Amino acid sequence: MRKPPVKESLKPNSSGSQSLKKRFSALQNLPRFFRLVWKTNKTLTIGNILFRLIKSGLPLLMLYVGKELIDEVIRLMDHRTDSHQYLWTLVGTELGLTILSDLLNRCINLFDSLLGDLVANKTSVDLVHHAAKLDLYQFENPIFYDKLERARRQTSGRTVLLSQTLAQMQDIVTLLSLGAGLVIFNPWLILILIIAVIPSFLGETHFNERTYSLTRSWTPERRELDYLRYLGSSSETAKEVKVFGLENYLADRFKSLSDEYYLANRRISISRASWGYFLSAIGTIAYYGAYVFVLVQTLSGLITVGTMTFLSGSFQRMHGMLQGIMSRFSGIAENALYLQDLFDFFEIRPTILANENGKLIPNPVRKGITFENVGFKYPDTEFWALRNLSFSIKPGEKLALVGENGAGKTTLVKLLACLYKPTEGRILIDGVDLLDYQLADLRANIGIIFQDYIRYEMTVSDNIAVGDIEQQNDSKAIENAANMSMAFEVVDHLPNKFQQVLGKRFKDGTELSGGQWQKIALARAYMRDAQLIVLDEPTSALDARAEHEVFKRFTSLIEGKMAVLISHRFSTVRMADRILFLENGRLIEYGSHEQLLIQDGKYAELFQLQAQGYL
Ligand SMILES: Nc1ncnc2c1ncn2[C@@H]1O[C@H](COP(=O)(O)OP(=O)(O)OP(=O)(O)O)[C@@H](O)[C@H]1O
Repeated sequence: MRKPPVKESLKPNSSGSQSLKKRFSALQNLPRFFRLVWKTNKTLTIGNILFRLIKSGLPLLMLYVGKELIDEVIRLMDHRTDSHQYLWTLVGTELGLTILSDLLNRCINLFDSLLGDLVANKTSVDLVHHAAKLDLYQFENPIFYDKLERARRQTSGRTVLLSQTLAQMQDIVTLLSLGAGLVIFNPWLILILIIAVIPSFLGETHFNERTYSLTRSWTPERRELDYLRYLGSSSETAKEVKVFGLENYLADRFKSLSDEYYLANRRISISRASWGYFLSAIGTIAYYGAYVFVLVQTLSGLITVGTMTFLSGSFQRMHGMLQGIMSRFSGIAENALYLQDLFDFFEIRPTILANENGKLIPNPVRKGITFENVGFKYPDTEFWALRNLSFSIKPGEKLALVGENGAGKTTLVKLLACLYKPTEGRILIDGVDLLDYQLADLRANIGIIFQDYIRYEMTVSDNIAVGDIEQQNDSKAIENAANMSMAFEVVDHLPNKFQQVLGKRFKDGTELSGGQWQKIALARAYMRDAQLIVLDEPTSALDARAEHEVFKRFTSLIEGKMAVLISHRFSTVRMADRILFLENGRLIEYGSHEQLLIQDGKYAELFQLQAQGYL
């Protein structure tokens, strides 16, 4: 049974003022947010602010015209002979203002949504770029993953914050203009107004804070819920879920976790609804108190009926507006708190830097690659995945890495690709540390096909082009690569050839067999003119004939280049010039196939074992 997470928000809030402070400090994120909005589209931003400014002056104008209208009607009723011109001018003005107000509303909504979409898109693109710069180990860390998840959720939610903040500014300008009119009559009315809305504002603030900490503290569980939803309802998992009959297990696990979240949320929602009702009732009572006061003044003849409608109208609007401003303030502060998660994610820095001013990889590499007493521990582990590794790969040499599961073969490749830094020792290319080269140039000189390569549910052409995305429109290069990896014969049977969409996620997609996918993935290695090619179990899903053919072609391709092959099949391994046998991260045997057989050590033992299997 899983332990429920620590739910901050379910504890009584220890300090209201602290939460208020946190709320105000979250507003510091707004200038940065608006810089982002400004950078996204200047015209839409200026247009939006301009429309809102014009719109903010309209309520006062309309109330004033209304007041004049009523006073004029009453005056005309008393003096029937007078001209009606002023009356009709007022009616015309009111009509014009109403039409203008509708037009402005439409424009504001349109600009809000266009700008919001652009901001969300830009944030998503920035997120992808930033994530690509980060270290691989950061993706393997659950705390990082939670941050990424929260940041990802933020990208679309920003539209709301944008319109909320702009509407807030607009309402504050309207409020000030209405307030100016009210002050001329009676400043006390303003004071009553403010006192009336403060209780509900404090209530909103308190509950928003609790909702935020609940949502935040539940990030790992929400991630788990998303994962369970994916397991239970995706095409990739459907096969296994069916044959193992996992649907009830997954549904029950989802239900128990989501019920816990629902209960925690329900508690806050119920308190919020009851307190919200009580606190806003206070505001309503104060509002009616002020209304009665204005009525009494009118009845005693101190103000005209037009002024009464003006005052009660502006008081009513200000009351609604102040309440709106205060509760929106809570919403803005809450969203600004969430925004912090997005900015926090952008603050995460990689430890392996792009090193843009670093050296370029020599072309051709002359001395080769040297491992100098390399050791590596994965972050947050005490265990040496690799230790005391010293060997070299000469130009033109084919090296095979052999060892049982977990021996450290893939880890060694990850170090070569600079996905991790060695914990001790150095890796050198022509005598220069790998970390001193430009990262992009290093990666451009290495072609790696990992054993858990990605099956892109895109066209065959795209699947091959990812090997060197710069050449995505070079159909000759793509066809050539397909030829080398034997993917051509797979493509030949597909209805749309290279334009065939693979996988079942999208319309007209075709699923391939494991070996067919592998042939397509292998073609990626042939796309780039890399000096080092690494194939991590590249032929595990191929049949024996295809495997033999793939290696024949591979050998001709890598003439003069360095290659590292990882394989559990000794028929493949023996084609290498030299073989490294790893055990528990240590290099225990080293030499050609024949030399290692003569040594009669671990390699020879495993080789015999496999050979017997084939008898
Ligand atoms: N991201 C990771 N974080 C922590 N430990 C890891 C990580 N990846 C691998 N390991 C550990 O490092 C060791 C070496 O793993 P590696 O994947 O390099 O083995 P391998 O020789 O490629 O195995 P296989 O033949 O099964 O592919 C294993 O003990 C594994 O549990």
